Amino acid sequence: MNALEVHDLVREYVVREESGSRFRRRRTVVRAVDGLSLRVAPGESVGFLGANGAGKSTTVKLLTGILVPTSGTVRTCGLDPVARRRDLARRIGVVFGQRSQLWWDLPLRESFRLLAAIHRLPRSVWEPRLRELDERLDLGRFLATPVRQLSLGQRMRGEVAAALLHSPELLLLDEPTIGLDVLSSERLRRFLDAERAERGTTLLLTTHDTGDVQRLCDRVLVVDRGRAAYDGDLPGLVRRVGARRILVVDLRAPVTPRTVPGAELLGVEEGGLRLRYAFSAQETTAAQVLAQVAQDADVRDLSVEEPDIADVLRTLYATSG
Ligand SMILES: Nc1ncnc2c1ncn2[C@@H]1O[C@H](COP(=O)(O)OP(=O)(O)OP(=O)(O)O)[C@@H](O)[C@H]1O
Repeated sequence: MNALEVHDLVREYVVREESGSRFRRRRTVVRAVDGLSLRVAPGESVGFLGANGAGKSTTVKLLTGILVPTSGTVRTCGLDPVARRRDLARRIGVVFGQRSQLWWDLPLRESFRLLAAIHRLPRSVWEPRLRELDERLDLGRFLATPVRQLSLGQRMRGEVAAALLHSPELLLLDEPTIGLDVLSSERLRRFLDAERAERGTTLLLTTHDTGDVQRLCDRVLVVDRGRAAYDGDLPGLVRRVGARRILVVDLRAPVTPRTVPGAELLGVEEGGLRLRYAFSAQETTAAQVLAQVAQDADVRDLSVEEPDIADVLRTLYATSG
């Protein structure tokens, strides 16, 4: 059984607009999801990408049973999410960055008690689980703080812990690291990665952040105007649009950088100890660029930066018409 299975999904919104005349309102139909099909296997981690208005939030709402499809079928953890919304709630966790599932005026700890009651979790189950989540997400310092007083980073850790208290098999995350600083994002990503590795949790996350995709997703699904525009891995997407990746090479001693075929030297930083080369995956590979650089430099470390997702999506949309 797939964690998610969607066939020919369509969801329309009817929008009524003033048409000028006082008594007439124009009725327009917006097709937010337009024949989308997808499958996510248990344990996969999928980045669900698309520009603003592409249909991501609508799809996630259909997957969780908040919205009813206009046509097509959805199975989430094998269940029809509209008919079996209660059963599904026990098996999935959802984090919508903008909408909190925590009780605003109560200390964070109370939200966990309430959620445990809603999910009918025995104390012997939820207390050790909360201790584990507390250790990993370092919630202890602010468990007694009312949610409204938490910083964004603290609240997001609380939201993720709340979504995972009942150990769901599928976690849906909407922009989990938006607005977080580099350290907080990294900590959250490390946690999600570990959770997935240990429990085999399936992840579907919408994001505009390349770092989220690089660190968390083994697959990306791109939607464009409610349809699937790409399904594969991130390097494949980058190759498809011909975007340039960046190889960052740290050296033990400065050298005069050499010209590397197929790559452009973007900059020399840190007193000559760091070189940045942009290269197109259609022309060369990170290994070939590195091999060239290493001919006359002593390489200490390296990393590859993927291009910005917004740029990649713009190019993909432009080329797919
Ligand atoms: N409640 C609604 N009523 C009418 N139209 C809507 C409604 N919600 C979304 N839409 C429209 O449906 C389309 C898809 O919107 P959706 O919010 O699913 O996109 P999204 O990919 O999640 O965008 P974002 O990245 O901005 O959150 C857009 O054209 C949007 O204007």
